Amino acid sequence: MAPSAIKAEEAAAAQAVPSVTEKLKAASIEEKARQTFIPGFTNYLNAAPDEPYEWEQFTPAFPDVKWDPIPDGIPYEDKGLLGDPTYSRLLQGASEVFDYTPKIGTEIRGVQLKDLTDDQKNDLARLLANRGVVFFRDQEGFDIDTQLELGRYWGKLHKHATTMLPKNGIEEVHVIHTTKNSKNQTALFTPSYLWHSDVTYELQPPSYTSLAVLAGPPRGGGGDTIWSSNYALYDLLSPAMQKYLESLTALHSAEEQAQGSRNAGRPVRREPVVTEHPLVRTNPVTGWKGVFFNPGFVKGFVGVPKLEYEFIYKYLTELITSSPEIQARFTWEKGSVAIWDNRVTNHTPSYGFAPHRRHGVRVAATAEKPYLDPNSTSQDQDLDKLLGREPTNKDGSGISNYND
Ligand SMILES: O=C(O)CCC(=O)C(=O)O
Ligand SMILES: [Fe+2]
Repeated sequence: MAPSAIKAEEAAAAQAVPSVTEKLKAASIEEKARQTFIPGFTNYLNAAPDEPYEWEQFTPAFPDVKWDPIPDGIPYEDKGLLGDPTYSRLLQGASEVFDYTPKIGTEIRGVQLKDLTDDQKNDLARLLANRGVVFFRDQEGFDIDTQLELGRYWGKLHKHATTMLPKNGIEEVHVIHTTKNSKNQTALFTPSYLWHSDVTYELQPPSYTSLAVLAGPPRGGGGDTIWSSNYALYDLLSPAMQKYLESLTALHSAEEQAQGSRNAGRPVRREPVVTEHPLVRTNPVTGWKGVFFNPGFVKGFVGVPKLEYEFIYKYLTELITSSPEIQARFTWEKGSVAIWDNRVTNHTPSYGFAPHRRHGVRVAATAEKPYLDPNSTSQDQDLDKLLGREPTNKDGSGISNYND
């Protein structure tokens, strides 16, 4: 074939098969979203409007029911104390295990949560207490019964007084659900305000808490969840500040959340409570101190003047929300499950994924009443020993040259 004929043939072929870049350039925004869509993840763009939604039974309901106050002294034995220090039973079948950062977050591949033995659940609890949050992918058959059973193994399941329940009436399930019709959350709250630990106003706030996302935005469409470590938060503070915060008691209030429900015309199933908890608490499994603070529910420190409280509130909030080294960020895929120890972490969704549907179900196990053991250690103290490091220098000079 003459060279000119080859060129013509190449040109024709190139025209017949547009490159991926050309295809994306030509595509509408919706088409682009479809092309990057995660197979199997149901969202607004790939579900026909009149098609029945596969998770309809888990969409929100607000039954007007009344529950008694949660009694004090619910028995709790932390299963993490039965866990193997090397998590050997949990990890024996794993294909891959990796940390997100030295301080928080571990992902386990190749383990199916639905098949865990009690020994493996104990190891997982221990790992959660240590790493704050653990991520699983490609879960098969992790249905709501399995999720409830796993939570129940760790502790009495929590029932949320105000947020959404699923239509199928399972009261121990907390629903997260946002659609194209949902109010713009970022317009309602400044993003840092959405950082929280769950229901810390309870007398015995939850420890091990799982979230499975049923439907979500396409890849690149937003909606990641971010966790921040309260152990690492404690270790960011100077020794004098640590001592001071250890002397304080925080007020955690459900009042604002309840008022939000009333304002929206929704029922409040249990009367809101305000509870005092130590501002620094010990985790019974690791023995580490963490700052038990979250911007969502903490409303004051006992005996501390308002202005002083507000400065500390702002300082802790800034550390939680804007210290990348104490955070782990998770991008959801179909079959992803995240489980966290709610005693030692804060978390926040990231918004901006409209118009996609984002839908998940959470199950939380009630834990012990928060306490501070003054002899407990910190994560850094243990890591220093383990890694043979010099203790972190906190001489307070405040001088840094790392500005470039
Ligand atoms: O939507 C998210 O990413 C987090 C939701 C949440 O705060 C929770 O499930 O406790
Ligand atoms: Fe939450």
